[in-house]
Amino acid sequence: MDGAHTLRQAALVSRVSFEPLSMLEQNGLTRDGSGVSAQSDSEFEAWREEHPCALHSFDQIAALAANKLVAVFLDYDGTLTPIVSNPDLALMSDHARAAVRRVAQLFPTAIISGRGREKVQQFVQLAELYYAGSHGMDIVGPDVEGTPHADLAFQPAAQYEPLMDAVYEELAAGVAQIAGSSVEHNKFCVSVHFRNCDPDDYPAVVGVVEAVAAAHPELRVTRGRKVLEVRPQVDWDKGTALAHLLELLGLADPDRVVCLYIGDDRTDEDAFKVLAERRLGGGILVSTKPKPTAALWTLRDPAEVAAFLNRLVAWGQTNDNLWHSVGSCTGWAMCPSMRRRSQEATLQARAAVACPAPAGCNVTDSSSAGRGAR
Ligand SMILES: O=P(O)(O)OC[C@H]1O[C@H](O[C@H]2O[C@H](CO)[C@@H](O)[C@H](O)[C@H]2O)[C@H](O)[C@@H](O)[C@@H]1O
Repeated sequence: MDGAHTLRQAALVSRVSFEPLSMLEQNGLTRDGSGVSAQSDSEFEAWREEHPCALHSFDQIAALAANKLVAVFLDYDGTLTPIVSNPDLALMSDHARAAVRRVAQLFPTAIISGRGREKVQQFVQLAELYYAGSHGMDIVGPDVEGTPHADLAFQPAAQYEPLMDAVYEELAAGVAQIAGSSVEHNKFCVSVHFRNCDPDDYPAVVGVVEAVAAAHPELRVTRGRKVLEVRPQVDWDKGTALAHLLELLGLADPDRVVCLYIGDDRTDEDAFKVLAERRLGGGILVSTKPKPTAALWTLRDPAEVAAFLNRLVAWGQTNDNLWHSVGSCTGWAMCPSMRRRSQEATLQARAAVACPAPAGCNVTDSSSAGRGAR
């Protein structure tokens, strides 16, 4: 595919919002799916001056969060699991799962992924989380007493489900002859993977995706890590999904809440921007390479993400002030961590009344469980 043809295609298919590969190359960028060229250590260090390591900056983050409620939003692939060549084998380690479970016991915690929601739930296996699959187009709340919280369920692109089934078939047929390619149905979006293709075949994959997108004006295409993601032309992405959950749960007030969003991909930038615009905490980009980002901080890989989450847990367990803003959160009753905190607060308040002299006082009143203290 020559450059002029690529530009004509881009103009013709103006809703295709990713840069064609040949355009990336014209701009001196690489084919490794990251969209950035090889960088030296010194360039990486210079970039990290602007986007410091979240572990090294932990005290600064803790200072921002003092006397506020912390909310945690996590991407899945590349953030909680390392990138692997077979998407079906991107399994979460027990260590990472334990870290997320501990975080969710203390703070409202959500996963926002490009994956289909049910698939990411199967990978993560934690019922106490909020999940937003299909880049936020399929939202559910945590289980309440064993049942998914129906009030939170939201699918802004529900009417496109039959179209996405058809598009999946068209894309699968289109790339069937391209060795190494694969197509993944993520319910309200379809991923076309080229990680395992010969780089000479990348343009052929792009061509198939462009042709299918051109045939359906209701579609747009975004780009992730060696993947093209075909989705409905709706004004909804990880950023709007994040904003939706923050509003729904009463977590949108920067005076009371610090929100941390950890992600590794271009699509996570929409969420980083929401936090930056609202000055509501900040994004943490997972990357070993310098790249333009709206995130405030960085981590190198999923191992550092797990270390950061464990640090957050250790801090949360010793921080007495966090729960004061719980009463202001309209969605607090739906959130397991909030319910637990309010139960603890009730116990502490009762203990203080029943036993004003704390020495030797060991109140274990389980009768208040579930009542909450607002
Ligand atoms: O939003 P995310 O949770 O990061 O999902 C984005 C895409 O992630 C997956 O693909 C990526 O990870 C795969 C497994 O490590 C890797 O093989 C692939 O090259 C990456 O692009 C997932 O398979 C896609 O469907 C998601 O759209």
